[in-house]
Amino acid sequence: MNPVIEVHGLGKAFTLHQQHGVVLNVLQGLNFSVQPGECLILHGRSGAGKSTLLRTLYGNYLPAAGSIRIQHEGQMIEMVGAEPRQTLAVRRSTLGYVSQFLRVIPRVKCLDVVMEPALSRSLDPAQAERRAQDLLQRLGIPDSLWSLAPGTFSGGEQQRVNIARSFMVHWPVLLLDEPTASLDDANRSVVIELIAEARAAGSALIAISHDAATRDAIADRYLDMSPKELDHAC
Ligand SMILES: Nc1ncnc2c1ncn2[C@@H]1O[C@H](COP(=O)(O)OP(=O)(O)OP(=O)(O)O)[C@@H](O)[C@H]1O
Repeated sequence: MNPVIEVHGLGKAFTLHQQHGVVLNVLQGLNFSVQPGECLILHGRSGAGKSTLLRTLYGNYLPAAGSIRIQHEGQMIEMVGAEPRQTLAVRRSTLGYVSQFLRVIPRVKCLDVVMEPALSRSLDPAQAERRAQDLLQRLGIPDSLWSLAPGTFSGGEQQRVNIARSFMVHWPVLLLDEPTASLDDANRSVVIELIAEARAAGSALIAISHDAATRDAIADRYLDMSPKELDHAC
């Protein structure tokens, strides 16, 4: 099977202009690839660059060196230096990102927030609504909240609404940044189930999780990001 994401020689440095121009070389010479249905866990101590790598893969940071190729609509696309329009197209249908935090949009009700990724792909609204309701139910969001805007929800409720939204549609490549952080056991199990369903549907996953039980449940391979072994997956 061909990989859906291939990373070669990836490097990222931060220059701290307001702190005497100190340069932090956070990522250096990273190489890895991930196949459909596979889950790669980013592993390394705090500060090793795990979040920086996810943000670089998503296109939030421009790398200093290297290549990130993603299979989008049947073609491998180079993401480093891609036009913003291209990056947005890849993000719309190929590359998903699950963070712990919901970007709250004022006055948009919870059910619409969750359905939006499906509607933006022009999927059937009735099916999208059923899927959104099912996800919210599984993640323990009471139906009394579905027609309210999530701005006033608790932190944990917002996190679960965000997870429901993230798993609303199929993503060929899905980046997960601590998806189960601060969830209780029941909700953590639901997220692990959703991750397993995404893998069974062929998503390639790249994840950070500080929770050993979650890592054990979802990992196929680990990318060791400790400084001495920056350049290979094990
Ligand atoms: N926007 C930024 N500007 C400057 N330095 C940054 C920036 N983002 C991250 N860094 C630095 O890069 C290094 C890696 O940070 P990163 O958040 O990627 O680590 P991490 O492995 O995800 O850590 P943790 O497990 O603690 O979340 C840290 O030393 C951090 O200070």
